[in-house]
Amino acid sequence: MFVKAEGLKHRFPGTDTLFQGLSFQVDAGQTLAICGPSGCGKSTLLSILAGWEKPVEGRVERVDVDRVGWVFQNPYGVAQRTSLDHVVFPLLAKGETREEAEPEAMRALELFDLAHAASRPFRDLSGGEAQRLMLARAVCSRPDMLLVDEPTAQLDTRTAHGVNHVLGNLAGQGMIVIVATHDQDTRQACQKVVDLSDYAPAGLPADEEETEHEV
Ligand SMILES: Nc1ncnc2c1ncn2[C@@H]1O[C@H](COP(=O)(O)OP(=O)(O)OP(=O)(O)O)[C@@H](O)[C@H]1O
Repeated sequence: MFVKAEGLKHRFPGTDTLFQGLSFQVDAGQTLAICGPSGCGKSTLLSILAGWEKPVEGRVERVDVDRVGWVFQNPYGVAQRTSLDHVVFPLLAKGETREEAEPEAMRALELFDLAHAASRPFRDLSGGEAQRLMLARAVCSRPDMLLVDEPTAQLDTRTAHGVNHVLGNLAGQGMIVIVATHDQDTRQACQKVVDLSDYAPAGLPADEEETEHEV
């Protein structure tokens, strides 16, 4: 299983080219951080990788990637439903009974340090808790490829550190994890890094070279 980008170039009608000549591959069990300044096209690249947006040039090949999970920048949920309800739902949708689903859902909540909020309604969660709930729910939907947009934007440093650690380890479960981020710690937690500044047509100076981190 892998996702491969070949010669991607994109711009929206009436905007400058965001990136060009972008090629990379992410295999099962790998994490990729997509970095670069605000507005450089990180979220757009996630949409292209998911197949929602068509690049103006180049192609994306997804091999054996059947289920794509998304965690958006803004958490969304059902106000009166509990955290546990939100995480159990994708398991029920797969045909599990509530009894079968709850232990796995609780493990996902624990993974993101949310066990204490399992019975709390979504409307009472803090912004950071709601963001982590979205990650826990995405994990329970067992995607082949998980796309995450700015997972630590609403978190304090300590909580962000914990989430980065979990994100870094998620790929160990065999999925492809791709994270758009400004956070240096998130970047460090990923095995591969694509810095979109390196692919901007104006040749914006990249502050760091593309690197690969061993886990
Ligand atoms: N559907 C669209 N039509 C026109 N322009 C768009 C569209 N979607 C995004 N853009 C523009 O493309 C650029 C890249 O947006 P994108 O959200 O991908 O950047 P980003 O790197 O994720 O930014 P941030 O870090 O601030 O979230 C922005 O200038 C944005 O306004």
